[in-house]
Amino acid sequence: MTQETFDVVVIGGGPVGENAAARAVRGGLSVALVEHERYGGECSYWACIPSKALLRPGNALAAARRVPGVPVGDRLDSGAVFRRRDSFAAHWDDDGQERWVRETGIVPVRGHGRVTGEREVTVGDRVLRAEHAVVVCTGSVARLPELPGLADARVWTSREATSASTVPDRLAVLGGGVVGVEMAQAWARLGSRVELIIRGDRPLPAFPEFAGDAVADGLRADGVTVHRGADATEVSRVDGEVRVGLADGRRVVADELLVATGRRPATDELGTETFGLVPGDHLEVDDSGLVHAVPGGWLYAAGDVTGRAPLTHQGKYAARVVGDVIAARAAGADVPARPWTAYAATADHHAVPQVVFTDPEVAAVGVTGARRPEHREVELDLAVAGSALHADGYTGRVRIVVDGERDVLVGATFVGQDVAEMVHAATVAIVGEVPLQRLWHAVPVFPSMNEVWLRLLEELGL
Ligand SMILES: Cc1cc2nc3c(=O)[nH]c(=O)nc-3n(C[C@H](O)[C@H](O)[C@H](O)COP(=O)(O)OP(=O)(O)OC[C@H]3O[C@@H](n4cnc5c(N)ncnc54)[C@H](O)[C@@H]3O)c2cc1C
Ligand SMILES: NC(=O)c1ccc[n+]([C@@H]2O[C@H](COP(=O)([O-])OP(=O)(O)OC[C@H]3O[C@@H](n4cnc5c(N)ncnc54)[C@H](O)[C@@H]3O)[C@@H](O)[C@H]2O)c1
Repeated sequence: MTQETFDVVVIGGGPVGENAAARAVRGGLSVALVEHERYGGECSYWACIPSKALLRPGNALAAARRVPGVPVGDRLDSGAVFRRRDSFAAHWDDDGQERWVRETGIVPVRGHGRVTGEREVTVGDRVLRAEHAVVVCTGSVARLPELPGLADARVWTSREATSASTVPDRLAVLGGGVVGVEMAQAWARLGSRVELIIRGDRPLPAFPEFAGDAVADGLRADGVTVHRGADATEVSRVDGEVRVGLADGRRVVADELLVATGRRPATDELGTETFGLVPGDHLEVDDSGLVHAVPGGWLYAAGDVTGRAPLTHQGKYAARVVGDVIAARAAGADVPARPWTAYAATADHHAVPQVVFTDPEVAAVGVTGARRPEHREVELDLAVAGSALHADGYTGRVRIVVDGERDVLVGATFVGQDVAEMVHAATVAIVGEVPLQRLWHAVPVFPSMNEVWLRLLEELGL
């Protein structure tokens, strides 16, 4: 066993761990970053980046078809799509990421990290002592339901769905969350016959109903069959085919089955049970990223492993907070997690933006509907000069939620082609608590889709 000492040891070199480490280095600390697979994490190789690279060509083709005069072919070139995706996933080679880690002044440590004592992480035969803090950024892994036959059916998880280079003739997708709808559409547009199996009436149950309905319509327009109210009861693979039995007797048969039923935190091989934490549970943190269940104020966590807002941008935000907090506390400063300071991930409670990159897109931030008596919803079709020019037959819808007592925006949901870029304005308005009377003076450009803001404020009586 060798012993090494750092100010901070970060376990997990995904986007969140990388940012926590970089921020602590910026604060003058020495940092080791432990990674057992690839620097860059899930996001770079099997999640955000490759999934968006698979979706973008289909969205571009559909957009071009909606504007007469643009010469377009009738189908995607799947080989070219895969090559571009492979390049965005750096051909699943993390040399470039490791180079960035070194150049940032972080010490990369390859191997599986386990917390083996207070301020101590063991990686193989190396014991890493952390003078100030250990930060857990181990992310999450796919959660598979306990269905008879599933374990032996060689199913796809999001990893295969984002990295495969052969288009299956028939693809079944179980689960209508974000992964389910994005991958159903990406593969349908690449040429698969896709059947989406969802439990409820519509996909995307975490979003307003009009969003789930619009995305379901978009999927159907691409030839996807949506099995609603469908409860999968068993799975089997026979003669190369995968079969999914549903509770009502229906059966879905495909060449591949993507199981997209959510994720669980990567805490089961972490050693934190020594401190009374339950392997497999999220690491609960306060707004500064501190894990209070472990005494001594040395264990922090950020990103998917905390269960707060399982999105890359929000995890990186939490990572910046954790890095700054640790650096400040190491310098002897007293930094309570006061809201809206650099030492608190306050936005997690008010303004988490998310985009579902389907066609139509869904872009949302803050509350998705009225939750309190003082909340007021306004909902309109996204039908302005900008949207009409953007695409023939443009259909979209927007809902905003305002707090009528404070007269500020608290939530917005946009649905329609290319609405992703519209959500940041809403995020700024919510975080800045911009009074609606002042928002009135933020004049949207004509002719752009943002003109819908004017219509929404007019609905509110401005
Ligand atoms: C298909 C898909 C698409 C997505 N698309 C988007 C999107 O478009 N936008 C978005 O914001 N979010 C998206 N997400 C979510 C996003 O991928 C996660 O929120 C993000 O990856 C979380 O980052 P993280 O660093 O917390 O975890 P991860 O990216 O999971 O990284 C954790 C790292 O820790 C390492 N690790 C784990 N345990 C140990 C250990 N004990 N020792 C050493 N290393 C360890 C892992 O190997 C990994 O590299 C998507 C998710 C999926 C599944
Ligand atoms: N564009 C993006 O920002 C993006 C894209 C993909 C994933 N992500 C993130 O990654 C995480 C994981 O995504 P996900 O789609 O796997 O999870 P999710 O939690 O969003 O959706 C899982 C869905 O599966 C359903 N489900 C669960 N068990 C089921 C079962 N036995 N049968 C049928 N349906 C079942 C759930 O009701 C839910 O609708 C999410 O938190 C998401 O925010 C983000």
